[in-house]
Amino acid sequence: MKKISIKDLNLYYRDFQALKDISLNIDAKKVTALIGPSGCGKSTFLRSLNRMNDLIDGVRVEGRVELENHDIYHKDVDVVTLRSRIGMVFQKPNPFPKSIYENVAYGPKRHGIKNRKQLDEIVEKSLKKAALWDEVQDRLNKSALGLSGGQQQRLCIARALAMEPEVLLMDEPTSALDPIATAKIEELITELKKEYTIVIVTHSMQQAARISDETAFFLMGELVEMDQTQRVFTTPRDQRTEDYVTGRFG
Ligand SMILES: Nc1ncnc2c1ncn2[C@@H]1O[C@H](COP(=O)(O)OP(=O)(O)OP(=O)(O)O)[C@@H](O)[C@H]1O
Repeated sequence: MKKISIKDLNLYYRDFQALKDISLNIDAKKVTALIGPSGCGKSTFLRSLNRMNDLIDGVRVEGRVELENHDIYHKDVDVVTLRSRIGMVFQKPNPFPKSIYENVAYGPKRHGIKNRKQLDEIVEKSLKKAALWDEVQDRLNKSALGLSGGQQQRLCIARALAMEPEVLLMDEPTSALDPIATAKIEELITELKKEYTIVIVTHSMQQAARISDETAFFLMGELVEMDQTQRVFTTPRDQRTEDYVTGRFG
């Protein structure tokens, strides 16, 4: 089942065209990996899926991005609601300089939930889903900045999950982490896809091969090909994809 459908998407940073005529579908409850060399437009594309690019001056978007058949760029769309349905996790863990509890409760509170018991439940459930609860349940009121990098990244995932999103966008979520913390996040992603649709930008071909169901290969703002991950890595249709996945590129 398709969750997000992108049709003829063009994106410009003023005069520079960063995305060229991108059309693809993102399946529900699957992991879709975006790969390609630096500067090919992966992050730009990812940000276009929840309108994070709106925050950048001089951006112009053409084409359509549909979440369950509704155009997310339609003028009546409430961007705050959209971003709660399509959450995001960034490259560097970026917890707020607040307690672990407050980091997770922040979004729900801003959405008007005030009841302490309800917030407690959301915090516990989100931390459990992010595989962090066991490590932090005794220190919920301590600063999030005291956690390790990997724990901070799982906290950021918990913070996104607290909003009960349908889709999680992840922009190189493990690039700042060591191999053990990376493995934990990868394991978590595999668990989360039972419930969520996940789109992940990664520089690691091994990571894409390990955790994704579908892979999209970008080059200079274009989508070269997209297919089942195994297919992209073993029998790509385009020579440029083959050169990239075999490491012969550039
Ligand atoms: N805010 C911006 N203003 C102008 N140009 C930008 C902006 N952000 C990105 N670009 C340009 O758009 C192109 C795509 O950048 P983007 O960050 O999406 O690529 P990427 O594939 O994610 O790269 P990386 O793997 O290095 O993160 C690049 O040429 C980049 O310089």
